[in-house]
Amino acid sequence: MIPEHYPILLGVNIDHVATVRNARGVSYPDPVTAAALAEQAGADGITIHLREDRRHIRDRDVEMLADTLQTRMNLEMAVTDEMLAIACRIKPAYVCLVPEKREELTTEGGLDVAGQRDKIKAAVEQLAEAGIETSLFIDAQREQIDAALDCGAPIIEIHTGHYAEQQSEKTQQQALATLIDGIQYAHSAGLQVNAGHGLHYHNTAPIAAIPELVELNIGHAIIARAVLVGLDRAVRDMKALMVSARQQALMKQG
Ligand SMILES: CC(=O)[C@@H](O)[C@H](O)COP(=O)(O)O
Ligand SMILES: NCC(=O)COP(=O)(O)O
Repeated sequence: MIPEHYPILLGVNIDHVATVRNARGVSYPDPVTAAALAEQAGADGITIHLREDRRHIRDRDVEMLADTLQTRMNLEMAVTDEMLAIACRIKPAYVCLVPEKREELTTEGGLDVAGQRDKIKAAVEQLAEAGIETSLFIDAQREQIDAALDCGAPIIEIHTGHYAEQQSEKTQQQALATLIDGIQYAHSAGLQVNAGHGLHYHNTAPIAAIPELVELNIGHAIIARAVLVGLDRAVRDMKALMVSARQQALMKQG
């Protein structure tokens, strides 16, 4: 449920707390503790990506977070039978279906929904039967947005990685224009539109200013800053930045 009158929501992705833990094979830092701290600092939801190779978040984390989260879980996962079974048992508020490659450093692109409509539609239906709202992590392409609508997904998350990778002002503006086109197209078709990937403290404001966006999911940059200033401050800084960008955009709109 989206809180009314709230300008924009922040889902904090805590995957990389688990990355640090797993690097030493110990039990700390615990992503479950990180989730509680992020919630206290104003996170509107907690995002976790249970990768098939379990390189960061593990099954135990998902189980414990399901018991302890005070906000809502957004479970990112590949479209596989194993993951669908886990989601239907855990029943997170949201599942975000994402593409996965074993060898990738991080998610490299959006899910090809147009190329596998039947499979995605069946997954969306199975999750809906379990009471879970499905989001599809896609690039801002009309073909993919149309396919998401065909599959009956109520939510999409637009992949902002390409925008985040741009090195010049000019190409970043071009990437931003592509995102805005896709976001407005999806919103006018009735989808809830979220966004995320690669967003950090210096590139998030123009994204947060897009009025059709409901939520941003941000992980790596927040956890990286938390190492230096603490998680509470890192979450509060990001949320303040997003809210301020959105409020300024709404004031300009009149
Ligand atoms: C799907 C997505 O954009 C995030 O979950 C991101 O993938 C974080 O996890 P990784 O760093 O493992 O890619
Ligand atoms: N879906 C995007 C996400 O959860 C966070 O991605 P990142 O900020 O870790 O790149």
